[in-house]
Amino acid sequence: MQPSSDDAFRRIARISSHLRPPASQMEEASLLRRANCRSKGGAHGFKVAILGAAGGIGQPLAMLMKMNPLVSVLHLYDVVNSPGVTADISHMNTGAVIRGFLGQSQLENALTGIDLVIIPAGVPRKPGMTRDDLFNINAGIVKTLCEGVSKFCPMAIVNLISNPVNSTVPIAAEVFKKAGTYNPKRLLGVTTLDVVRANTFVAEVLGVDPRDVNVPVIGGHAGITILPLLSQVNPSYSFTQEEISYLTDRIQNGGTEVVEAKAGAGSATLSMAYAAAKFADACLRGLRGDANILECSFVACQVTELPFFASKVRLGRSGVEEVLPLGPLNEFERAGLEKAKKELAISIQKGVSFINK
Ligand SMILES: NC(=O)c1ccc[n+]([C@@H]2O[C@H](COP(=O)([O-])OP(=O)(O)OC[C@H]3O[C@@H](n4cnc5c(N)ncnc54)[C@H](O)[C@@H]3O)[C@@H](O)[C@H]2O)c1
Ligand SMILES: O=C(O)C[C@H](O)C(=O)O
Repeated sequence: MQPSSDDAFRRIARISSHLRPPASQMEEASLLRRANCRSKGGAHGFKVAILGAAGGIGQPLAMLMKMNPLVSVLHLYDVVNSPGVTADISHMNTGAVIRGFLGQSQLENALTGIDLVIIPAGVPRKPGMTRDDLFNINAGIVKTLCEGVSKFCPMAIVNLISNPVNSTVPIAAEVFKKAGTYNPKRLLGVTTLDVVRANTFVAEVLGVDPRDVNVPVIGGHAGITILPLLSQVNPSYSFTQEEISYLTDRIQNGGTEVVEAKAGAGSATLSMAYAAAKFADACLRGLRGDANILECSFVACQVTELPFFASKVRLGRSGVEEVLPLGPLNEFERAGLEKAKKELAISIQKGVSFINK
């Protein structure tokens, strides 16, 4: 005789009653709350906060920072959706302890005790827009968040990603000056994606591994202000005029290439998260005291007559320890530099005036 489905059900019920813990034990298990767990976390390593952590960049960046062994505590702050992102990332079995924060009222807790603040908060471009078209919305967001930094973690290193970087970095500097917490060594505009793209595109042209190429990219982070120095590629290669104009144009318009391909669904997020994680890791290694950490970044400096410029910087325990000079430029690069400086001067002034209006 075939066993009935009732028989099968009874058999399963019998087995599961053996497996089920006694009622008293179940009550004990439900009494164990996460707050009572023995792990306290954060004993070694750095405390990092991401502001805008639920966004297109914020989410993959949070994942990459959770994988970074130098990070002991990771705070994920946003004005929407941060609890879900936090719950998700918190299940990764890597060392960093994750805490989520939602909305302005939790900004203080998100920032208190933090060593490195990464800011990708703000709106991205749609096709047809310039980065400067984001100014009206993003300037206010960056101002508010930087006011929080100056109140709750004034000694933290700040990595600013929100566009237009050529204006948001000057905005942040003015906010910190007003609060009396400004230290130019601790404010870094993130231009790593330009270097990442330059390395990729140059390697493609040369037919070599992109990991073996390092292209300095100076100036700023918008169109003609992005100035790849192909004459200083390491290791040294020579390029035809045709290759130089193709590469310069592709590197300067890499962001627009992605914005157009995404067709209204935002701008670079995954390559940007990769670049931001790479840059943040360099900052953390600098904070740890590692020697010879060199990255390009948009910082306050005197390498040109402008108050801010992207150049190669040496990172260390205090943030930017040295801004390296631009080095020898060829005629093509000198012409590009002059054009870049004109546009940069306007963008920098726009940021400064936003705070001092
Ligand atoms: N520096 C660079 O190389 C680079 C590269 C790519 C994108 N970006 C810029 O990064 C920014 C973010 O891009 P995205 O694609 O992640 O955008 P997104 O819209 O996907 O995410 C932005 C996030 O910021 C949050 N946010 C908005 N206001 C906030 C506030 N006051 N406090 C905290 N969070 C807030 C939003 O809720 C959202 O989750 C844009 O301005 C974009 O142009 C810069
Ligand atoms: O292009 C954009 O608007 C986003 C970012 O600045 C980029 O370079 O990808």
